[in-house]
Amino acid sequence: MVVMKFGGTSVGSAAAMRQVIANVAEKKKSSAPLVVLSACSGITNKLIQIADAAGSGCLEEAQQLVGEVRQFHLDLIGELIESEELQQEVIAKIEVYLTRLERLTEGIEIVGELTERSKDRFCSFGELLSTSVFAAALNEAGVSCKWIDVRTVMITDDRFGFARPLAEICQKNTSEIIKPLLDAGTVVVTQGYIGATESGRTTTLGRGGSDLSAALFGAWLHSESIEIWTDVDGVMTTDPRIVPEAKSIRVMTFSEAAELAYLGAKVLHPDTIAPAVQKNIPVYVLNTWHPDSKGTLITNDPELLAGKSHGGLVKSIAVKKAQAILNIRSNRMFGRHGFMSELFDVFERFGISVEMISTSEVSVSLTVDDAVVSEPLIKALGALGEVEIEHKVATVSVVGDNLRMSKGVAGRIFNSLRNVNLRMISQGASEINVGVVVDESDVQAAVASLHCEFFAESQCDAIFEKPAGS
Ligand SMILES: Nc1ncnc2c1ncn2[C@@H]1O[C@H](COP(=O)(O)OP(=O)(O)O)[C@@H](O)[C@H]1O
Ligand SMILES: N[C@@H](CC(=O)OP(=O)(O)O)C(=O)O
Repeated sequence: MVVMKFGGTSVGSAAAMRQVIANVAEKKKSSAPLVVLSACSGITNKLIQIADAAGSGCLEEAQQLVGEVRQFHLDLIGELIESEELQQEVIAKIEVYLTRLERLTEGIEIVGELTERSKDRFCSFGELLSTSVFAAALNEAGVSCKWIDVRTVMITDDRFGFARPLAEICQKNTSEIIKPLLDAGTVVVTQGYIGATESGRTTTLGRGGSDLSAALFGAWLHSESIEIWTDVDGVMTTDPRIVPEAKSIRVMTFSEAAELAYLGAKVLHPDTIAPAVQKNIPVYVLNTWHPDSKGTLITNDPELLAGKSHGGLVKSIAVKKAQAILNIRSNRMFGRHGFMSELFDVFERFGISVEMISTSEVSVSLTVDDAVVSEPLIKALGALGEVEIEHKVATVSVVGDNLRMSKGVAGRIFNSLRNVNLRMISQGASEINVGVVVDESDVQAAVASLHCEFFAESQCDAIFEKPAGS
């Protein structure tokens, strides 16, 4: 059995949903898959806008946005479902969710306070709506399926906005609720990204979390593979939106994929890999629009990784925008122990994760998400030394398992970046990445130069594939 996850871009229009239906129907010829869907592209952002507008008292704006969410899904139903009866049935189903969304919007406006818990409730409607429409369309297309509210299976802790599953309960629920249906040949359609606490409060796994849902289900079902279907030909040598000549990577290791995801490659959620590694399940990243192209296989199987298909010094270049550099300078650091622990204590207290770090005798530079830089944080760091902030920077990281054994890579990286102003340099402890920090305005130039250096036609044609249709 296989888990197929389709992202927001794969269910963002009637045409995309039709393509997904075709891909699921094809898969069903061999065995019934578990289909995990995200919200339609742009809807989660809109739900967050609705929540923010309601929380800040702008009820009219919030209601107008709810109207847009309603219209979007009604249009989808109109385009996808022909039978009048089925149309009415699915409209009635989504109206239940839309009415709850309206009530929630009004309630939040009245109390004038938006908590993480209510934000998760807002966000959950995206996946509930997309899967309701999709399941009806799939049934109409003759692929009989069962829609499941994932909140009856994915039971999580109560860290709203970043919930994690209670594995034993989820494993049991998956075996009792989902597995028998799949074994009987019924396609199961459910939501990624969302879950519920034991007491039934809706939670989310964090933005982009549908990949993680799919990987967890893959592990709980001991599936043959986990398929992440998206809008590009697998994991590529860099984000094709930055370098259109980027090539598809055929095979990569779990550690390379995890590192790339953590360092910003949006194509995979950073936590996707762990459940797959635990159960040694191969992960495929595939293009919804080109189901016959190979995409990327992520595995640790030495046979599949052997030979030139896994060669190449650098595997991919990841970019993380919207970062900030914090420079903390203090003479107290000189020859004194305990400074670093005091410094990290501040980040611990604020619940902020530090991305890159480089130190000297008297200063520490580190990067964090620009969005988490706040007055109280700067004040707390200010107690340790003089603080300087550089906003709107990006980390650019070169990743590949073979970097570990290679000489001269740093020279090639810095030579190709000689015309770019480097704000920071760092090598990951895993030794499979080297990262630099640049101004956001220099990202294009930096990534294009690095891509040219490491993926010029002649050196990588045998290892990487041009995306289908190019
Ligand atoms: N190394 C990379 N390989 C492939 N895509 C990447 C990479 N880095 C960033 N991306 C971006 O990730 C996007 C897919 O992620 P996302 O938009 O979250 O898709 P989905 O809606 O399927 O979840 C691609 O369109 C691409 O622009
Ligand atoms: N809809 C959620 C979850 C998700 O994983 O979406 P996507 O697969 O489109 O990245 C989000 O936008 O964060």
